[in-house]
Amino acid sequence: MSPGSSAKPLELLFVFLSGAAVAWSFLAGRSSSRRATHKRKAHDPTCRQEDEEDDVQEVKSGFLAYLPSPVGPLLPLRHGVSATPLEEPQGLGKETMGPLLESLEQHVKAPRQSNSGPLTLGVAGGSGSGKTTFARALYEALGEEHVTYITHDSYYKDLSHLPFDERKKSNFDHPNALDTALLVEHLRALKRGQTVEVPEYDFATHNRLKRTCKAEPRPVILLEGILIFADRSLVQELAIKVFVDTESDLRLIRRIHRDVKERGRSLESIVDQYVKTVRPMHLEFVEPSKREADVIIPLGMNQVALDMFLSRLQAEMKGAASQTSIFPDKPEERDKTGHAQTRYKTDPSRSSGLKIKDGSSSPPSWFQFGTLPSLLLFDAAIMVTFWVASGDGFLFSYDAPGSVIWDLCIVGLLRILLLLGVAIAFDAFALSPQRRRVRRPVKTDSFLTRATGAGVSPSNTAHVTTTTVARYLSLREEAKSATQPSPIRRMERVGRSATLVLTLISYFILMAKCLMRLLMGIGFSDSMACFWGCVAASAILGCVDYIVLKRHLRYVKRWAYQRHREALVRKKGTLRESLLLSTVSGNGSVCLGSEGAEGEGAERTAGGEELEDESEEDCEDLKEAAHLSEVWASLRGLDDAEAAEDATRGRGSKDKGHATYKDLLSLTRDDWHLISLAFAFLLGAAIGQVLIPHYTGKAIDAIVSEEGAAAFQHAMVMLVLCAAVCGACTGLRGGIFTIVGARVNRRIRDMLFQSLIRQEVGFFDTAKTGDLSSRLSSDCTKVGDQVSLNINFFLRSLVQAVGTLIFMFIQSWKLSLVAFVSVPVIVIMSKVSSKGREEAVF
Ligand SMILES: Nc1ncnc2c1ncn2[C@@H]1O[C@H](COP(=O)(O)OP(=O)(O)O)[C@@H](O)[C@H]1O
Ligand SMILES: O=c1ccn([C@@H]2O[C@H](COP(=O)(O)O)[C@@H](O)[C@H]2O)c(=O)[nH]1
Repeated sequence: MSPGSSAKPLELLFVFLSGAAVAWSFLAGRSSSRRATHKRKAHDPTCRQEDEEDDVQEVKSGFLAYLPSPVGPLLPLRHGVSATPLEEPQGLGKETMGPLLESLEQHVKAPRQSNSGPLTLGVAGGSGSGKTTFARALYEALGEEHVTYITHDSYYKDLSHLPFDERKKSNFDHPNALDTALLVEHLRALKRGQTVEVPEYDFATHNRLKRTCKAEPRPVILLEGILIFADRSLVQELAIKVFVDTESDLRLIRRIHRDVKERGRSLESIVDQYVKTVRPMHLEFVEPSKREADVIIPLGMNQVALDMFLSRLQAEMKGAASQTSIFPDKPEERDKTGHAQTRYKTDPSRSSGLKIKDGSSSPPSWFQFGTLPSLLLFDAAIMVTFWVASGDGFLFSYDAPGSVIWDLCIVGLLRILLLLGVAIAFDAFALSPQRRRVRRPVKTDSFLTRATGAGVSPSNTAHVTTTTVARYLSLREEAKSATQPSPIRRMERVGRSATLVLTLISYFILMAKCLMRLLMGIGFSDSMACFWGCVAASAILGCVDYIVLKRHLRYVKRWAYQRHREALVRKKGTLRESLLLSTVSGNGSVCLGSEGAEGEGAERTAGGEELEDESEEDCEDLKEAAHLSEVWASLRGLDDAEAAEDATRGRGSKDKGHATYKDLLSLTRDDWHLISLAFAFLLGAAIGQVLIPHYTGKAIDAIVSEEGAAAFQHAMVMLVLCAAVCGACTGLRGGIFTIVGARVNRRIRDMLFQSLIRQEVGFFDTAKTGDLSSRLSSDCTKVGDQVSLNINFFLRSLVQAVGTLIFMFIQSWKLSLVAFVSVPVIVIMSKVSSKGREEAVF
């Protein structure tokens, strides 16, 4: 077809549209990246550094990962997207925060999405546990003007009909002593944006006061009380549930101090009340309600826990403020006890620095349609350029000298515009805030932070170190309650068979896609209707393929972790391993401080035998095996003493506590047999991938040039064989690398754990438990994944690049040049884009 023929308007339209897409998506990508980055920088100090690094990484990988490969498709009938989705979700899905904060976020987000009202946060714990102190610290730090602070104590029922002597004998620790229904009603009203009249209570007279106190809706509703998790309807109103978990002796001591000083009680009456009602009710109602908690904080107020909450809540409040437009400035009044039913003025004009979300800066919602359509678009863009180049298009149709160069320029430009447009659009999706986090459906992800710093006496710390076993037992109870049969466990059971079934489906889809592409090739020379029909069919198959592969990957992972779990169970845990397993089960850091402090002694406890036996039972109850992960980097950090020792011995002087590539690779030393096997499959898959388009082309040639049925049949048989081999090899390669990743994770975890328990007691006084928690829960996964993923990527890319390059140039050097002509420009553009974004990040 000549340039002047009817295909030209279509080509021009492509050029125009892709140009527009380039400009628009480029801008959208930049603005969304900058917006998301700034938002987190400003409000999430605990994860700031990590996030920033991830941002840059995501920018680079987000953009570069989707640039047209230098070894792009050889023929218009490209073997499609099947390889990409396997890798892509992992890249996009890199968590930028620890699972702890992620879990918090989930709990924050889930109810709020349906409500979009204020954020409700409940702080429960036994009497004297320190919940008021913690809640007030939150209240003050968040800014009084943003929080409606309510205490369950205000809702003690009116007992004025009883004489004082009778009243003081009442059981104030039973749920029936409180008018919880009224509290629920008030919470709902506050969520609707209404002001409520909160009763006031006097602990000295054990009675309700006549006056009430106005509480107005704020972006955060903070509720505190011993029994707030004991009532289902109340629990349902709370988005984040925190339990302050303090040992009973400490609680009693604190209560004595407080009640003597603040509530006018005698020592005798306090002890009497404690024995008769407080203690039994605590055991019956308060302690079991702990299982409702999302977060458990031992010993009360501590800076780590407070910081974590603040960073999360402050970020959340921005959202809440922008949604509800409630911007009070300052509390009008607080009550005397500090159990502050605060009075506020609602004054939108005094908005105290909270920003209203600027709708104009966000990309239109229709644009954020996700990765899958982008993949299809990418595929289509590639096909179109090759179609224009070699099919009905205008390339290589001139006889004039120099026409090839001219054609290459035009088609190259078209290719640049199309592919760049799609690549940048991809980038924009990858960086869109909605896609930045992987939200795992984990219900309970409690963590423990050890009380350190201000407000905690050394005796408290000592106390922790002497109660390891008790702590372990209570953790085990939590683990049990949190790990009742869950969908995850059911999925594990079907995991293996599902993996196989999905693998088979995936092969069929692969073959069907090849067939479609074959038909598309025929369609080029026949009718446009056939062409578009095949495009549509291919798109549908692409979607199914994408979904199947994603699920497939998940099952393979689950299977790998299941094996890991079994391996752990086989270890027949000592106390250490039991604690480790509890960590794995999603119950947090398991008071690492106390474990470390106890060291070897912990294993020699009188109850050791019993614990060992029961730990196996715990193993059975592990909830979420995907939490199995620890960190290499942290090992380096934790082993400072060893590093120093190394240095004095003349070793490790070059290694300044950072993991080198060699260190990281050494983690896979024991897996080389698996990696070699994976490499063999990788070769098989790469050869298959290269041969698929080759035989597809041969089949088309056989039809178009009427070479005969025999040639066509041969090509088809080869095609199907290649697809089957390629599919099988790809699946096996991916599966093996996933298993390698799981093994590496386990290795890192073991190392980290061993490293932790070797630390001196002093280490746990300085190392923040929050940091350790984050190392244990998220960083290790990152390191482990990176090791296995990088080997996988490196080997695959190498084999594919070399193989495809050779094949391409053998087939057609002209079309190969078309594929490459756009690469330098795109690389330059990507550099410019990445640079711009890095500047936005730092
Ligand atoms: N982390 C802590 N370390 C030491 N003492 C604390 C801590 N948290 C609270 N306290 C003290 O314990 C007492 C009871 O605390 P409070 O917060 O009123 O407990 P609750 O509201 O759970 O009954 C107070 O005197 C308080 O100063
Ligand atoms: O009239 C009353 C009402 C309650 N109590 C005791 O108070 C605590 C709850 O308050 P915290 O601030 O959480 O400690 C509860 O254990 C009741 O026993 C009371 O003594 N008299």
